[in-house]
Amino acid sequence: MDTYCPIKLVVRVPCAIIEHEGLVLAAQRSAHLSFPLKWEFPGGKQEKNETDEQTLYREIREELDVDIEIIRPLPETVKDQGWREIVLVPFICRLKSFEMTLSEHEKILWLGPEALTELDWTEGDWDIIRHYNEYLSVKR
Ligand SMILES: Nc1nc2c([nH]c(=O)n2[C@@H]2O[C@H](COP(=O)(O)OP(=O)(O)OP(=O)(O)O)[C@@H](O)[C@H]2O)c(=O)[nH]1
Repeated sequence: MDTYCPIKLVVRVPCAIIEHEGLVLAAQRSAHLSFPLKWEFPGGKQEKNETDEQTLYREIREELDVDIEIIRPLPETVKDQGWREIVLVPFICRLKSFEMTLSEHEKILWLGPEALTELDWTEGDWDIIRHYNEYLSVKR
């Protein structure tokens, strides 16, 4: 039975499409978190008084121990999870340094944009991948 939820939590989640030499970083969620072993773009939930950019820089430092530079935003996508709405806020980014240490993810992969669709992504990410491919096709 569906539960009627009069006030829905809206959670803003900036995330990074990190490009490096034509490849894109995909990160696999830990087996111990929600949506275990699904693939995602690294990032996380916005904290109070943070801008999207501040959240992204903080989350990427926490998750990958690396600094990034934001190149440009892509359209936001909304995923209804019943009791909350996840607003994914994607940014195309590049690395400012190259050594990474994973603290939350199971593993990462660097993939060509055409190979992204081969992974088992969290649901909201399919729109991001579509928008990213549209961006690339206009850029080429
Ligand atoms: N970072 C990130 N999160 C995503 C993506 N797609 C997507 O649905 N999400 C969801 O957005 C939320 C991000 O929160 P988080 O990174 O702090 O992860 P978490 O496991 O602590 O969150 P949760 O336990 O509340 O689900 C998660 O529920 C995650 O599943 C994505 O591409 N990147």
